[in-house]
Amino acid sequence: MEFPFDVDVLLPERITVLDQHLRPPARRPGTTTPARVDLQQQIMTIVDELGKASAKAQHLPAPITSASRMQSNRHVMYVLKDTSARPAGKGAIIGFLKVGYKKLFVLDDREAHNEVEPLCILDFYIHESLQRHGHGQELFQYMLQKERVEPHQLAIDRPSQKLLKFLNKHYNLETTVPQVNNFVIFEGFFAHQHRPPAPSLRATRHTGAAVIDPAPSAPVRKLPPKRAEGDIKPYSSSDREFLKVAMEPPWPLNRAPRRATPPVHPPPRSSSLGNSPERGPLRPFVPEQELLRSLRLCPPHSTARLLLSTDPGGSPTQRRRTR
Ligand SMILES: CC(=O)SCCNC(=O)CCNC(=O)[C@H](O)C(C)(C)COP(=O)(O)OP(=O)(O)OC[C@H]1O[C@@H](n2cnc3c(N)ncnc32)[C@H](O)[C@@H]1OP(=O)(O)O
Repeated sequence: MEFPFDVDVLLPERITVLDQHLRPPARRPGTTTPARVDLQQQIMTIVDELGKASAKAQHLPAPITSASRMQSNRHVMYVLKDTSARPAGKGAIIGFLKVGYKKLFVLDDREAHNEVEPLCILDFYIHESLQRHGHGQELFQYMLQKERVEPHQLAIDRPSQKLLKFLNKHYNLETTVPQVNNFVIFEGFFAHQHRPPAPSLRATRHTGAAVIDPAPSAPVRKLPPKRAEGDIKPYSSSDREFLKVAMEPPWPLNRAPRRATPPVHPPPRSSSLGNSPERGPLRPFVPEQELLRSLRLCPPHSTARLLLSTDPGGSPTQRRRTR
């Protein structure tokens, strides 16, 4: 992915870590330094363009990664540069990985709710022309080392099929623990729950300050088992939640079907009931028959009468007999 400015000079390292400040990294000695504000603008352009490309690749209606969303969240973005592209022009970007700590309520294998704050994979994209060349793994591996976290300690926000395959191939992550939110966690998640750094550590984690993270303990906090789901959702909200607003049709079309419909391409040997590893509409549209049923509940409505008169279930007499 190329830009009208010199990416190679802007991002001297192969992998650049960006936090909410979107600060341009220190430049190599000897390079001329444009105004800092221009450099930050260039960083913001890169983040915005990567976010758009990722959304397109995942068929999302809007980017979940942008400069403004980075600035208003404590997320961290790992940006991978193409070091071989230098002779051809102004350098290029291969892709990015965005992570962040999130408070979640997750179910363990006994279906008890646990309040945790794991590191979450929020967005991940490698340019189409460079996928399956090992770049994704290079970026992921770098992130694991920097964040000092094991793959099974991560929570993944609505992983795509490609990402599920990626995790399976490189990290042997296969068996999921069924959840009721959009996050996917894998077997082993509860074995050694990673402890999020204290706020002061978070602030300095990526600024190069030498702060030693204390040894992780296992702070998976158990909650009373029968907590109402309404209490749980706000904490476990996916970063993709805001997309629902744009995509959701009005009532009664927004009613989720009572039975979970199997995904078109189920995740490989996954048991993630209630998860939504599939991309595409966040809530499927209700089938026509279910719509008719819900309209029958309010017979005085003229639309209901009109629709019922064309119900393929039979003539009005037959319907009356059935009732
Ligand atoms: C929480 C989220 O971010 S979900 C969104 C994840 N992002 C996307 O789906 C966007 C489109 N996909 C991509 O950008 C990339 O394919 C990524 C980020 C998922 C993986 O990056 P890559 O550089 O392709 O991964 P890398 O080369 O290290 O590993 C390749 C493995 O990933 C998986 N993979 C990558 N692309 C595909 C694909 N098109 N179909 C199936 N599996 C794939 C496979 O396991 C593959 O191994 P294989 O080639 O032996 O089958």
